[in-house]
Amino acid sequence: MAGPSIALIGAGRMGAALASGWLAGRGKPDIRIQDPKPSETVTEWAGAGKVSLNPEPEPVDVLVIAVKPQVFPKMAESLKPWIGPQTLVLSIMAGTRLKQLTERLGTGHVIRVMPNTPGAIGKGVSVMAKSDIVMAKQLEIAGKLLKPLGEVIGPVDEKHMSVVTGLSGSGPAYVFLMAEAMADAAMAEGLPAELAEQLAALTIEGAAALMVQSDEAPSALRKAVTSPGGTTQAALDILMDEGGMPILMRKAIRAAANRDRELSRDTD
Ligand SMILES: NC(=O)C1=CN([C@@H]2O[C@H](COP(=O)(O)OP(=O)(O)OC[C@H]3O[C@@H](n4cnc5c(N)ncnc54)[C@H](O)[C@@H]3O)[C@@H](O)[C@H]2O)C=CC1
Ligand SMILES: O=C(O)[C@@H]1CCC=N1
Repeated sequence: MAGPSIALIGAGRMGAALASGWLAGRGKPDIRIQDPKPSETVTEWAGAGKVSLNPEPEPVDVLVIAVKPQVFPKMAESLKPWIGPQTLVLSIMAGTRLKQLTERLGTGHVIRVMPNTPGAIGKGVSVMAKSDIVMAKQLEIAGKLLKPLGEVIGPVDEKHMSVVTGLSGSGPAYVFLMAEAMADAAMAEGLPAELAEQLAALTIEGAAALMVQSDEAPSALRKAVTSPGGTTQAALDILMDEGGMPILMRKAIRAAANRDRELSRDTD
């Protein structure tokens, strides 16, 4: 059976990650991409006949919106020709609520998704929230489209989506910052740059893999590294001090969630 026809609006970092997952699957998916500034990869896909680029809009089975949230209100009206009575709309935009999607697009068949960039290598996590009238079959279609990016979670209550965005949506950036900071600190202590960067990245990769595979909580794994009176304890005394990492992370995730809420207000 042929897969759903999909229109992808915006094929930047996240949109292209989704499309590459669909292209890697079996069959010949019907993917139409609308993007005024397509990347080289997207242009190559179009040249090879894998996707159609900037075709005339017509109602599709699934419309995936992956433009920046600030762009959406200005272009929402122009998306209506892609939407028929049965079209499922999947939005990955931060800070754009189900109600806003419904009102601006004139359909209640909307699912809001928060993916993250490790999805580009199938190691991401996508969290879904849906409007009331979305049917089980449509949720299943959304799940299948998100699966190439990694884990799919939900539907969760939409009220959680701002914090989800601050945690798993933005979260990879916090981990990359940690890698940068660890390597920079080691360089400042005299380690050669290449070795410092390699060790920081491999340490984060190994710790993440151990955490995922282990039955133990992250706090237990942390304690297993920490010999009383040893080197780790000396470092954690700094990181967990008043104003240290736990409180900084609390402030950071709150700021990200609040920004998501602010973006929602801007879309009203
Ligand atoms: N980058 C990330 O880590 C994540 C991003 N998101 C969401 O994904 C969305 C896209 O983000 P990125 O891919 O990072 O941005 P991006 O800037 O890489 O991609 C946006 C794409 O939209 C295209 N575009 C601009 N105006 C357009 C229009 N009128 N019609 C069609 N396409 C248009 C641009 O040419 C660009 O290719 C945002 O809403 C963001 O909140 C969600 C989760 C994670
Ligand atoms: O920074 C942003 O607004 C988007 C949403 C989550 C990750 N990137």
